[in-house]
Amino acid sequence: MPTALELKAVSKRYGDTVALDGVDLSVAEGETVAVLGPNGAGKTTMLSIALGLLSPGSGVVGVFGRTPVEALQAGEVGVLLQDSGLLEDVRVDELVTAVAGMYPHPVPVQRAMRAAGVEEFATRRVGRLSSGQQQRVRFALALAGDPKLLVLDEPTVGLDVESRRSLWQEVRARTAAGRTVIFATHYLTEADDYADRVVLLAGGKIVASGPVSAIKSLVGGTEVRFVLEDADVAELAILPGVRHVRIEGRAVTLRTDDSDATLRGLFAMFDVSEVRMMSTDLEDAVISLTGGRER
Ligand SMILES: Nc1ncnc2c1ncn2[C@@H]1O[C@H](COP(=O)(O)OP(=O)(O)OP(=O)(O)O)[C@@H](O)[C@H]1O
Repeated sequence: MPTALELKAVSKRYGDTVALDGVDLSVAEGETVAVLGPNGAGKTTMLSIALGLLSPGSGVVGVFGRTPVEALQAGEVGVLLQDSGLLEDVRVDELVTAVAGMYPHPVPVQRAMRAAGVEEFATRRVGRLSSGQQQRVRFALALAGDPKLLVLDEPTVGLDVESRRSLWQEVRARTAAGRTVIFATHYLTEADDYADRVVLLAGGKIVASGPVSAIKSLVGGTEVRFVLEDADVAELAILPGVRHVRIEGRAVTLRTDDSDATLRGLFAMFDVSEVRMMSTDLEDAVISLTGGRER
């Protein structure tokens, strides 16, 4: 599979702050990659470097085999960045038309506006729109050049439920057509639902990368929750498969690598009630793998 985006040993410092620390990342054409990590992990820095908006302190970046700036100029990349400024005194349709006109092979303006859900306020001035409506305009601008690679930094911040749904619908339509998408998000369900692969950043380093299921399995297993009077950590910890025991009053949570064996042992040895099984969710995995810390 040809490579859409390639970062090799990319580092970036701001004074004493190491924002990115030797990042290697390869995104294949057609992939949808979610970048996750706590505040300050380096997500925006990484995406900005991938776009050529920021130069790396060291390392090499390639977008479809060119430099990021060349790829941007060739209209291969569409961008939605957090809080990027918008011209305020122009109408939405004028702005989308102007931006589309800068690309070599734009989509029809109406099509970009429809896809981003901005048609209903197309004739209003950008500065008069709500922040969620402005975010939709940013998405329309990202789509305007019909890019092969879409880079979206927290694209659904401030969007209502319906707008989120339609944004992801459009993203899905693009990836189904072989386009590449890389997005940063704090909404883990978005990564779970829409990404082929998750890249987990912490302290400027990639601490895990893989399909959501693989990331979950790094943390491991299943949780078994139940109610038990006078639960004892040591007695429960020796059940087969159990790797962690948490007791809060009568409520017990076991983390296990082998839920079948754990349940057999549990029912044989204890008088438990209200037994429930929960698979590890992405949030558990992210917190565990990144330390959940902000810097
Ligand atoms: N222009 C700047 N000057 C100085 N430090 C900066 C600058 N931009 C980012 N940083 C620092 O670099 C680190 C990485 O920031 P970055 O914005 O990439 O994180 P992030 O993962 O996108 O965070 P968030 O989830 O809050 O958006 C942080 O410690 C941040 O304070």
